[in-house]
Amino acid sequence: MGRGIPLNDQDRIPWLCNLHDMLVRDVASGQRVVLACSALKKMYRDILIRGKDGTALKGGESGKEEKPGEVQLLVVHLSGSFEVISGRLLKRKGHFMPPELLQSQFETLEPPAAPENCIQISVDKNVSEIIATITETLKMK
Ligand SMILES: Nc1ncnc2c1ncn2[C@@H]1O[C@H](COP(=O)(O)OP(=O)(O)O)[C@@H](O)[C@H]1O
Ligand SMILES: O=C(O)[C@H](O)[C@@H](O)[C@H](O)[C@H](O)COP(=O)(O)O
Repeated sequence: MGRGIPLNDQDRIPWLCNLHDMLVRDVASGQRVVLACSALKKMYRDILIRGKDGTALKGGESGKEEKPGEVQLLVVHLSGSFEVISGRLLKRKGHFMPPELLQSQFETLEPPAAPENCIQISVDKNVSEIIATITETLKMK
């Protein structure tokens, strides 16, 4: 990414599997976990929930009924326009991802939608508002 080349499925899948393993481990030890993660495709989010071997399983709402090896996940899609996000990336210093990669990220994005267990919040809101919405949603679940 530092050289301006977007990642592909082969690059991302082992990383997403590691994240799934970490979620399973932390949830097993009784923790509630926040994972800030660019999981652009539905298949990537399925890996976070079930690991690589579980992604072929069909049926059931993601995150609603936990099975062994699965984690219950509320996906919070922080959505925004290309212009707003691009403007923020151009101001961001010291990050490996160049703003030029944003276009490929928008092209790859599969916005989460039902039956995924998900909500969408605009990044136009401030951070306190975003956190309040997430906290309220979790209380209702
Ligand atoms: N709700 C927000 N309001 C204003 N600026 C934000 C908001 N969320 C993120 N930013 C800014 O946008 C930039 C990218 O956000 P960041 O959290 O680094 O994104 P990512 O999770 O994709 O790494 C950062 O400079 C951050 O301060
Ligand atoms: O803050 C950002 O600019 C992005 O989140 C960036 O860090 C990138 O999205 C991740 O490194 C994951 O890479 P992919 O989105 O290509 O999977």
